[in-house]
Amino acid sequence: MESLNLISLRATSPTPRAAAGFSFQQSLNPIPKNSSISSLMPQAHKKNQSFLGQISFPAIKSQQFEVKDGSSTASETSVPEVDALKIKEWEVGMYQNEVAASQGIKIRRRPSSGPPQHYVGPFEFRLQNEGNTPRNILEEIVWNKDVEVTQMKEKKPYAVLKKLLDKAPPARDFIGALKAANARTGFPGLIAEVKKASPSRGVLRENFDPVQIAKAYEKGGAACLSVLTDAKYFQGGFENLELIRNSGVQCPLLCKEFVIDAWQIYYARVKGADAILLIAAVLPDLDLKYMTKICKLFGMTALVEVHDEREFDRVLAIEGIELIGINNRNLETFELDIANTKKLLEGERGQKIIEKGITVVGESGLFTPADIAYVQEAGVKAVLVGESLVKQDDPTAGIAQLFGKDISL
Ligand SMILES: O=P(O)(O)OC[C@@H](O)[C@@H](O)c1c[nH]c2ccccc12
Repeated sequence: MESLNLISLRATSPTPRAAAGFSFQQSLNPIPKNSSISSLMPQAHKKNQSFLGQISFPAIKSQQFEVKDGSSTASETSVPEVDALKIKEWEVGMYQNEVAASQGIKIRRRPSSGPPQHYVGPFEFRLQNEGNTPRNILEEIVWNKDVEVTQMKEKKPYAVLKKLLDKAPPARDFIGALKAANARTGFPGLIAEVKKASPSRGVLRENFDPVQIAKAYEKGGAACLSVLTDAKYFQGGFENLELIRNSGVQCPLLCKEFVIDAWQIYYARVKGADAILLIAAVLPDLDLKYMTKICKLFGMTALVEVHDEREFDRVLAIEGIELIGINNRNLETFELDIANTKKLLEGERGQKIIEKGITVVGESGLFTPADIAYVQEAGVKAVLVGESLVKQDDPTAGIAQLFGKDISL
């Protein structure tokens, strides 16, 4: 199929960075793999490092110029071609950040190269600075994801995934299931979330059996399920997605990830996802357009998440987006306010949603029948609920409590 080939080819080079044919990991990496930023920092610079954890950012590793006795000497990797690549890579990185910033995106895709190592006597210091310190939790997650995806891609390149794609069972109709549930119950279609923990709420459920929870949700009348696949911050995993998909659960599955690279969509599909989350606070328009096209090609649904008016307007201007989530939680500050759904759907934007036939999902912070009624009144046809359900000993009963009614078949 010709169109598939075209997209597949582009998918191997979704960004100018990748198109240049190199990666940070491959081209610049002389610091030992397990080093972390904090271990390279002197005590005095360790304040404000709570986000940093044990991560080791490749972009920071790229700083390998040694400055001794005031004269600059290149380290072993600084052969001319590598230097040229470093400069190119830096330029491309800056360009990407500029494009994103022009669209109001504050999240930087990866750390920019801050000042290099410093040598004071026999000691080597890495200074923490604006360029290598995440400004908030979402940015930290994205930087980690960039490193994680680079490593995963090496293990399972596109060529391997493409073969597995052919064997994957076809994707299920995510929006169709939400609409059918809405028509059947008169309530917004429920996407029930299989989530063990989150950075804002900590561990939500100790004895966490993803398949048992998924089955309980389905029994309680959930239209679709959302499965957290991020391991580091949400204690989730792709194995949960796969286990649920193979357990006989019929509900379509949303892969709840921090997507920064088209490769993750291929991987999610291989693991059984029917839909995937794309976060407008992270992805510039071009990525959103390109990634929603890949989803369509795979028969998957993209749930495009927004949090404020600017993101909403960007997404409304992109053709072909059918499912938009309004997150009541600000992922940069954790602030939660269910009035956000109402605020964003008021006036012209709500009108546009109706004209375009877009389905809107109210996301986060929904705990009571009054909350459900409130967002339904605001115009959503679906809701995404995690904490209030996953915390219940019996998630099936939790759904009936949330809606104030048994919504199972
Ligand atoms: O647990 P809650 O408050 O019901 O929220 C569920 C879901 O909306 C939330 O997990 C979520 C919405 N968007 C996200 C993006 C990434 C991670 C998590 C999320």
